[in-house]
Amino acid sequence: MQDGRTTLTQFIIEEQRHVAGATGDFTGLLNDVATACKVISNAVSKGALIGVLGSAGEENVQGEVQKKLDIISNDVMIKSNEWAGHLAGMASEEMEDIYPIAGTNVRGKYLLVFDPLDGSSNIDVNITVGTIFSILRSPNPGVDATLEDFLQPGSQQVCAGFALYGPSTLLIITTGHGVNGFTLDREVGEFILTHPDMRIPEDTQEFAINASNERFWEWPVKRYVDECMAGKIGPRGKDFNMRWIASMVAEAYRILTRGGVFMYPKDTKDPSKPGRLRLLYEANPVGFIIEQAGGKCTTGLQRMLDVQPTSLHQRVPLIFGSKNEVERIERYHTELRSAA
Ligand SMILES: O=P(O)(O)OC[C@H]1O[C@](O)(COP(=O)(O)O)[C@@H](O)[C@@H]1O
Ligand SMILES: [Mg+2]
Ligand SMILES: [Mg+2]
Repeated sequence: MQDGRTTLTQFIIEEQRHVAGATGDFTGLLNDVATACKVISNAVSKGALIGVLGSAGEENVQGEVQKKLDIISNDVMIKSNEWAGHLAGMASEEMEDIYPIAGTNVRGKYLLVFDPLDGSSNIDVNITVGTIFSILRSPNPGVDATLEDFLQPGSQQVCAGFALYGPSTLLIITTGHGVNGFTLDREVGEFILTHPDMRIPEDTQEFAINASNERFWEWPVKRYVDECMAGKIGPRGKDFNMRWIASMVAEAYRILTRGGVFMYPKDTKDPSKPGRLRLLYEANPVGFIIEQAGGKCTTGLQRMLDVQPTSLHQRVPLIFGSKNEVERIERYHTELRSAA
């Protein structure tokens, strides 16, 4: 910008200059995603003034009650991204099946997968929520995507990001060259680079978990949390602090900013579910960002980005954050497995 600040568009164009064979498609796609996030941010911040709070009275494919803003955000993501010819298909938490690029629109070379509004149980209580997205290459560019095209491990992501609708609206992205954060300047209408090259501290004294599930946890997680709770007089020899916002994007941002660990592990609450959070549009994009910022993301037993997806809405155990703590939790999992 003329005032010396760097906009998201400038940043991406500059990054893409070094990519051999870049056509401008990716820059266009990311611009459309950013535009959608601005529109969603506007709706979230107006809230009750425009009647968008509360439940829509329907359930999504996961059997969860949809909020009005879940549906609005989903529509905004689709409308912003379907027209320009960058995509071969989309998939979303709020849609049972993949969304082909319909009608006469040109099919492009990318796939877009998203959670249009994460943490949406927090909307009505005015706590930070966000939009998570993941961009993959279509194995069949130029034609409508199939379900199989989306079932790529997270290591194949071209880009991942999330927008955060809190006191400020932020956009955090990675294209595999570190993590950069942008803040929406509402007067100018642009995302401005404010958090270049974000790095997660390797150690932490803060963890986040829904402690009401304690009785369902497996032993490695119970051991880890017990040791944190024992503080200075326990085996860790230091006190820990606990947080639970119930909005993963907000927790991911806190961890990017000052370190920490987030856990939604496998538990025995509902044995039919291997975890609470979803692989393709929650765990993978967050995992890519966390790794690019020097942290780690795992199921407990496997690097998240190596998990081979088998279905669109697949759930996984999710543990991410400061490297040394996540490695410790992984160690507790493998120790248990080798003792079995
Ligand atoms: O209600 P719980 O069990 O604490 O779960 C909270 C988790 O569920 C989520 O809200 C799930 O995401 P959605 O709101 O997109 O369904 C996460 O953001 C959050 O970490
Ligand atoms: Mg979510
Ligand atoms: Mg959601």
